[in-house]
Order: sequence, then structure tokens, then C-alpha cells
Amino acid sequence: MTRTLTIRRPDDWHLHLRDGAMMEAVLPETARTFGRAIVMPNLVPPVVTGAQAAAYRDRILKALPEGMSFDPLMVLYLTEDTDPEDVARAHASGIATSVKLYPAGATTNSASGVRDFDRVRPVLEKMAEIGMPLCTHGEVTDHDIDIFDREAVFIDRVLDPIRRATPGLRVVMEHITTAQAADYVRAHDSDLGATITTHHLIINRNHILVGGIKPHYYCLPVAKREEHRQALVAAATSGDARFFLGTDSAPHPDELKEHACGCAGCFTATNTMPLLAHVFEAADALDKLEGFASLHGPAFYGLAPNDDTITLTKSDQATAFPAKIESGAGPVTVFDPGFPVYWS
Ligand SMILES: NC(=O)N[C@@H](CC(=O)O)C(=O)O
Ligand SMILES: [Zn+2]
Ligand SMILES: [Zn+2]
Repeated sequence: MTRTLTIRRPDDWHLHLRDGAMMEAVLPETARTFGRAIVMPNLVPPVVTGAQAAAYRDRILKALPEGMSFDPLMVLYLTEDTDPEDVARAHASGIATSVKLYPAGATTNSASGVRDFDRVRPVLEKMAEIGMPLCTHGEVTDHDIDIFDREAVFIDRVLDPIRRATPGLRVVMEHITTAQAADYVRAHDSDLGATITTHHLIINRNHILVGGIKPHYYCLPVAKREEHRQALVAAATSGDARFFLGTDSAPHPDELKEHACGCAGCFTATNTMPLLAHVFEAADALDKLEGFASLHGPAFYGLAPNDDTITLTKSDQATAFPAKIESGAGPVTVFDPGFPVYWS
């Protein structure tokens, strides 16, 4: 028996498109399904200024295959030298939707990120004034903090003080992985939102470590205990508009994932919506999928939902997703949930 679910076309509020040959390979995987995406700026060198964001946006649109519609929403990478006036101009002209805070050293290509949070205070104040959201990679980088605690400690030591010191600053806690993060969002007002990835709704830390190390399940923030995965599923399927989809689809060539010092990132652009349909159905919450994937994100960013729709279909046959996609930079493994999925 087939069943179908038609929803507004979704958007991806946290995506890595990279650049050059890799971008050409992964862009269609997203644009096929998603109307818009918040495009993360952690290129080498990073996308810091409004002019760099405009140039990157042009490269994305040039790489978009004929006949596909997709609107990349650009993000500026916050450095200690970022000029508040450049940020304000890029926002006013529509070229930049948000600013991204990476604590220096927290994740892939974050070396130019922030060490001394006082130095970015003028930028944050300007953003609060103009209503421009701050997207955060919420992990501290202190060597003495256990990697599984880095998100919770970031909330206490960095995020909460920043929010208290900057009234009106709108913040998206990106790719949350803990019950503490979901609780922090719930305890505050609509100035705070959070993205949740597809893979963090599916894997816990056992998937990475039991029965041999699985590099394609390694991402940052690293997946936590099962109780945290369950807290994320509860948040995503709750209908609470402060939680929305950001896949954090983060392609790396297999050669650099299957490596003595493997890169962090799961590539989920290809199969995200079928996997989410599976997760939401298992939680008896298919009726909440449209809100999570297509409505809550635009509402947070003050945009209208997409006009068009997508239709998900469930059949009796497990869907055969490609194991890898080819890129000019080498093959990239598509996230494997580890169970059969009947949605496509
Ligand atoms: N999530 C990841 O594990 N990796 C991302 C960076 C990020 O979002 O932290 C990447 O750019 O590869
Ligand atoms: Zn991140
Ligand atoms: Zn990311």
C-alpha cells in the first residue's frame, strides 16, 4: 500500500555547500528538494565581508543546474575584525541573512573564529539593533572540557552571558545535540530558535563507536547519549515553532573521512526528507513534519513559506538511496541511517 504526504516545499536552515567542484556536485542534491538554505560561510578563506558573500552567492547561482530553482541565503563568518557597518550594509541590501559565530577551533575551518567574545561586542550590538540573527556553533573549545559536555558548557559560559548582555539579539542555536540545549530554547522567548539535524534525530554516540569506529557518523557537535537523541526527537516533533530543520549536511571526500584524523560532518542532503518522514512517522507525528521542515524556519527569519509543495511517498519496498555521490573532489558517502526506509 502506498501512502503520500504533501507538504510545503522545505528549506534547509543550516547547509554546507563548499565551493568549486564539491559545490557543483552537492548543490543539486539540495536544490532538488529545498527552496532555500542558510549557506554556511566556513570556506577557506572564510566568507567574512558582504562583498565576499555576494561573490559566493553568484558562484552558487552559476553552478545551479538549468531548470532548478533555489535561493541561497548568505551568512557572514564572524571574526574579531568584523566591521559592524559592513554587516549592517550587507543585511540592509539583502545580501546577508545572518552572521555565524564559530568559537575559534571548534569545528571544520573555524581557525578564524572568535577567541575573545568582548571583541565582537560592537557587531552583536549592531545586529540586535537591526534585527539580524546570530547563528552559533555552540561548543566551547577549552581543552579541559570533555567533548561530550562542550555544548552544555557553551550555553552557561558563552551563550547565556552574550544574550544577557545584548538584549534583543536574535540567536539560532545551530545543530543542537543535547536535552540541555532543547530545554534552554524552551525556557526563553521567541528571540531564540534552534536547528536540529537529520542525523542527530537518528544516531547516538553508540552508532559512532560500537563495533568499530564509523567515521561517516562523526560530526560536530558529536552525537550524545540516547536520552539526548530522544530529547531532540521530542523537540522536533513537538510542533514548537522555535525548533526547525537545519541539516548541517557537510560533505567531505571519503578519503578525508576515512582517515587517521577524520573530518567532522555527515552528508545528508540526498536523503534528508525521506529519513525525516520515517523519524516523524515513528514518533506518530507526521502531521508535525511540515512545521519543522517548511514553516517554523521562515517564521523565525521573517520570511514567507515557499509557495510550492513536495510529495513524499511511502511504498512497501525499501528505498534505494545512492551509497555515494561522485564529486570532482572524490566520492562522498551519503548518510546511511542503518535501517530500511520506505519513504522517498
Ligand atoms: N558539522 C560538522 O561536523 N562539520 C561542519 C562544520 C560545522 O557545522 O560545525 C563542516 O563544515 O564540515
Ligand atoms: Zn557547526
Ligand atoms: Zn554546519
